[in-house]
Amino acid sequence: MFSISRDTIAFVNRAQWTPDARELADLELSLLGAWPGDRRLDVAVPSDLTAPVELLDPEGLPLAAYDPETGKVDALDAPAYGPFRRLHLAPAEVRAAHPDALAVLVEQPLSVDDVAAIADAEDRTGRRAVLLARTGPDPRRTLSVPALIRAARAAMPDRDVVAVALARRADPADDADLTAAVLTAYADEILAVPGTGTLTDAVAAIVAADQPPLDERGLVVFFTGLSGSGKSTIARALYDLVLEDGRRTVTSLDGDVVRHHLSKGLGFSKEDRETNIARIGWVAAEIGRHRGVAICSPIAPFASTREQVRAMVEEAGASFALVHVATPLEECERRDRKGLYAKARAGVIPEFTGISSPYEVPSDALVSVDTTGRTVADVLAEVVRALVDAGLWSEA
Ligand SMILES: Nc1ncnc2c1ncn2[C@@H]1O[C@H](COP(=O)(O)OS(=O)(=O)O)[C@@H](OP(=O)(O)O)[C@H]1O
Ligand SMILES: Nc1ncnc2c1ncn2[C@@H]1O[C@H](COP(=O)(O)OP(=O)(O)O)[C@@H](O)[C@H]1O
Repeated sequence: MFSISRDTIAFVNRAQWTPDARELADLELSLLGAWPGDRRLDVAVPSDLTAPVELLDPEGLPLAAYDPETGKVDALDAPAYGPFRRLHLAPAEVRAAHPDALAVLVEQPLSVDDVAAIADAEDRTGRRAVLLARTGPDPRRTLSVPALIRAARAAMPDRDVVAVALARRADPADDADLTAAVLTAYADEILAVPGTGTLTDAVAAIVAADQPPLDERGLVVFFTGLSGSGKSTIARALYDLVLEDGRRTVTSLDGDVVRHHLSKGLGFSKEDRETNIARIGWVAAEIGRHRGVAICSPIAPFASTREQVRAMVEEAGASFALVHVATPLEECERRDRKGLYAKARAGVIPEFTGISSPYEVPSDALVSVDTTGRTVADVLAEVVRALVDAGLWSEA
C-alpha cells in the first residue's frame, strides 16, 4: 500500500522563499564554508513563513533550509546558476590545490602595474597568486562579472581565477571586515592591488567590448502619457528614424499592439495595468541587454511601475529614457480619435485614464513634450535632441 511519511509531509509543506541577489551571494559563501563563523547570515524572509524556510535559487531550486530566528542554514543543494559556475570554489578546494596561496582580490581589470606588484609579492613570499574575483553584487562594479573574470585570466593567464560571491556592504568598515574574513578563508596571505594603471591590449579589448560608449549600449525609450496624447505617433516616427539610420536594431512595444499579443486578456484595473507594464519592461530590458533599441508607448500611469521598468532596464546594462508626452487632457479629449473619451464620460468605459482612473505625472522624465498645435516632425526633433544631449544617441 502507498503511504506518505510524516517527513515527506513536512518537506512538501515547507515554506519557500527566493532571496535577493545580495542574500543569495551571502548564502553561497556560507554553503561553500567561506562565510565568517561569527557573522549571522541575514535573509529577509517574510515573518509569516514558518521556519525552517527553504531558500530557492532564481530558477526555483532549493539551496538551503534557513532558520530566520538563528540565521542557521542547512545545505540542500549547491548553487548551479550563473556564468563561470565551475570557478565558484570552496576555500577547502582552493587550499587543497594551493596550500601556499597568495590571495589577490580582483575587483577591477588588473593593470600592468598590478601584475608587476603580484609578481613581486610572489617572489618575496615564495607563494603563488590565486586571483579571487569579486562576483557578488557591487554598486561600484565597472565591468560585468564574466568580463571581470575574462580580464583577470587575460592579465595573468597562468594563474587560477576563483569566483567569490562577495557582495559589497554599504558601510566601508563593515565591508572591509567581511572582505578580510572571506579572503582569509581562502589563503593565509592576502595581497591588495590598487587596480589602477594602464591595461594590456588584451585586457583593454575585453573592457571595451563589455563597456561600449553610452550611445552604443541598449536603449529603451519609454513614452508615457494620456490616451490620444501622441505616444504612438511619435514612437512610430522615432522607430522609422532608427530604421532609416540603420546603425541599430529596433523593436516597437506599442501599448495597443502589446495588448493584442503579450498582454492579451488583461484589463485596466491598477493590477492589470501594472502587470502589462512589467511585461513590457521585461521585454524591453532583454532587448536592451542585447544592445538593441526598444521603443515603448503605453499609458503607464503609475510612477512606481515606471520606476520598476527603469530599474530592470538599467540592471540589464541599458539606458532608460522616459519621455512624457504631456499633451493636456482637454486636447486629448478634443482629438478623441477612437471615441473612447466620449464613452468614458458617458460611463460606458470605466477606469479610463484621466477621467475615472489616475495618471501620475512623471518627475523623472528626460524630456516632456506637449504635442498641441505642433507637427510630428517638430516633436520628434525635440525628443531626438534630448537623447543626443544625454549622450544616448548620436546623429549619423
Ligand atoms: N480604461 C481605459 N483606460 C485607458 N485606456 C484604455 C482603457 N480602455 C481601453 N483603453 C485603450 O487602451 C490603450 C491603453 O493601453 P495601455 O496598455 O497603454 O494602458 S496601461 O499602460 O496599461 O495603462 C489606450 O490606447 P492609447 O490611446 O494608444 O493610449 C486606449 O485606446
Ligand atoms: N505633434 C503631434 N504629435 C503626435 N500626434 C499628434 C501631433 N499633432 C496631432 N497629433 C494627433 O494626435 C493623435 C495622437 O494619437 P496617438 O499617437 O494614437 O496617441 P496615443 O498613442 O498617446 O494614444 C493622432 O491622431 C495624431 O495624428
